Amino acid sequence: MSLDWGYTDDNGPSTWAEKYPLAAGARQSPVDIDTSKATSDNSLVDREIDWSYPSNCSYRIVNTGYGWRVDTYGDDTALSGGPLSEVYKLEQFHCHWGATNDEGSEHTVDGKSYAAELHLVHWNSEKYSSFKEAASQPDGLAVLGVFMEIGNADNAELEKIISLIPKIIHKGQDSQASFDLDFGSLLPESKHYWTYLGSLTTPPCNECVIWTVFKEPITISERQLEVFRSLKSVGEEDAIEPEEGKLVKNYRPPLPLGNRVLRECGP
Ligand SMILES: COc1ccc([C@H]2OC(=S)NC2=O)c(OC)c1
Ligand SMILES: [Zn+2]
Repeated sequence: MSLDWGYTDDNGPSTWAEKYPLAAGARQSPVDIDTSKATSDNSLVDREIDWSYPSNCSYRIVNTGYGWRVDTYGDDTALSGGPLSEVYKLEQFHCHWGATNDEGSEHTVDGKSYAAELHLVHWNSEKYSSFKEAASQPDGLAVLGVFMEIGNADNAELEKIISLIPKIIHKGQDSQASFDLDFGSLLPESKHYWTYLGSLTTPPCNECVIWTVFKEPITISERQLEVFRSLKSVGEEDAIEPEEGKLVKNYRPPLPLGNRVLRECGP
């Protein structure tokens, strides 16, 4: 069964606009963060970006066929300040990675890729009544992008997610994910970030995201990243060879920033 879209030569990012016209828009993500183009803005300093996530807000991990996704109860979560005019609630978080460690992030910084990129996806629950409605609005979603670089040690908080991957190897599988997660360990110590208006990075590529991309990466071990790459993009019932259908990469390369403003907050 051929996928509508994916990350192979036949259905990868360069083909998406054929079936998903928004993918050819002027407000697409990711982008290369050209630090020479970033402007400072005191309003970002005046309203420090702030978040609150109860450690028990995760409840399920799913193999979407494009990666893993942890679904969260948003009620007691909050993301505010910085580029945001309202309070946004956490809907889910997931990750993008590459086949080798020198690629995998979706955003790049002055052309540099990281090994992976974590996305924490929030929706504007002050203005809209559902995630679905928010995803059709220009200020509907707020995504925090966190770069991941290879470190010698395992990331203990990520290990709580990684330990569940063997239960969701095939597309469509899910598992309870009621772990206690210290989100502080999944976010960098520094609040230095870039922000710009962009889109979802997979089809239908709605242009509904206020992006915040942190400058400081967190670390993940090579072993942990290999576990991500063991996920399969096909269901258990799809009879394929053991090495076939592995999700070795699931990142979209950068799109032009065009005439969008790229703002920076931090030292
Ligand atoms: C329904 O929730 C989502 C969340 C994220 C995405 C993609 O956009 C970004 S950001 N990362 C992605 O994988 C999405 O695409 C349809 C839908
Ligand atoms: Zn993403």
